[in-house]
Amino acid sequence: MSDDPLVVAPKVLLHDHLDGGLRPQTIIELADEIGYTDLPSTEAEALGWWFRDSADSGSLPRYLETFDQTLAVMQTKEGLFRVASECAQDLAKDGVVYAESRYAPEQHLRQGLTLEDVVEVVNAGFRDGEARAAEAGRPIRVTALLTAMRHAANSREIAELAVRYRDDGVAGFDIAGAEAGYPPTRHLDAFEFLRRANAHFTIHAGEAFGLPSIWEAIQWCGADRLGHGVRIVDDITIEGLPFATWLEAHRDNARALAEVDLDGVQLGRLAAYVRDCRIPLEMCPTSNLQTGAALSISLHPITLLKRLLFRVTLNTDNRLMSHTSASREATLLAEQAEWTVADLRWVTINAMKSAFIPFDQRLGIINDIIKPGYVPLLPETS
Ligand SMILES: O=c1[nH]cnc2c1ncn2[C@@H]1O[C@H](CO)[C@@H](O)[C@H]1O
Ligand SMILES: [Zn+2]
Repeated sequence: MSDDPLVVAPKVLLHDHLDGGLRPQTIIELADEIGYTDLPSTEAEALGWWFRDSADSGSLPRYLETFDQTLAVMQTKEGLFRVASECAQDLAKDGVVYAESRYAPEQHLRQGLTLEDVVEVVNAGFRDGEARAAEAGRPIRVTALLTAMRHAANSREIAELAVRYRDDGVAGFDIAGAEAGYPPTRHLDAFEFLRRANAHFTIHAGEAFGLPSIWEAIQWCGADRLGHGVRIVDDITIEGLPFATWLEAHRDNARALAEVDLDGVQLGRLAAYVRDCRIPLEMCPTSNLQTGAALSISLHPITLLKRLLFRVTLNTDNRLMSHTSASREATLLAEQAEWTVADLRWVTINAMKSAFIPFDQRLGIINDIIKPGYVPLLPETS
């Protein structure tokens, strides 16, 4: 285990894609087993960098093309079980104590599996990974979020699947995929079904597209949380200037967001609503740099939103494509945006409060695992 203190710090992930977090070596071995020969490299380190570099394109649609390679080896029960088990183990090893891992069941049907097969085998993989992590002394709990793809037309069916498995490892629902041109209101039928079933869902919104997408996700669809939501800053002014204009003028000052006087910051009505209602933002800094949704770690809006006490959470999105981990995201913010261990504890508790499992279970993890886990790192909080 690394001795980086942030590996030891308990962490919570609400936004981590199962098909964006494979070990390169596993991709190579699974490809070999099924006879898949289109991998860009059969050497683990080179393959890892290929994902990182290809995803570093500045565009969300191009970032998403790299998933063709991971999905190719996630079409059999063996492949899905192994990937899910390793996901739980890798997160646990990095100090994650609770994770919601998302994937789109409809993308795993190419070799004859049914939607139910996919959900059940991924759940079995998570249980296996949890058991191995506990044996290794790093217990974790992993639940699934079922994603529907926003360009497709089967979101209602996936929403029904999520409700059918809600007492069996599935905590909620999501929509993902290219954002521009596919507003969340295309899937109102799914969201209305979920709300009538008292089920939870998040929506990727405000990543590649701005405020209209966030507004629709909250006010038309009723999302419990926002996937990314980083573009909420488009509804914030600093010293009378739109956020983006102000930031452009301060882009040479890496401390601009850590130091700006909050008295000069004003929220528009949508930003105020998001903050007033404590709507969780599932923020993923490194991923945003790759898709062009943010300039740098030091000038990522997450630091301003944290200082304004939005309900910020810190996530990985795709550990493989972004070459990252929960600890690494935290370390980057500590090194480049002046985040403290107290800030990491705060976003971790925010995330656990915002999880889709029952309230008493969330509270149990906060009180029994997260708070005690920070005592050695922050003795004054004991
Ligand atoms: O940051 C993102 N924005 C939108 N869609 C994404 C992102 N990361 C992954 N996916 C999409 O979600 C699917 C299910 O996990 C992935 O296959 C990918 O297409
Ligand atoms: Zn995502």
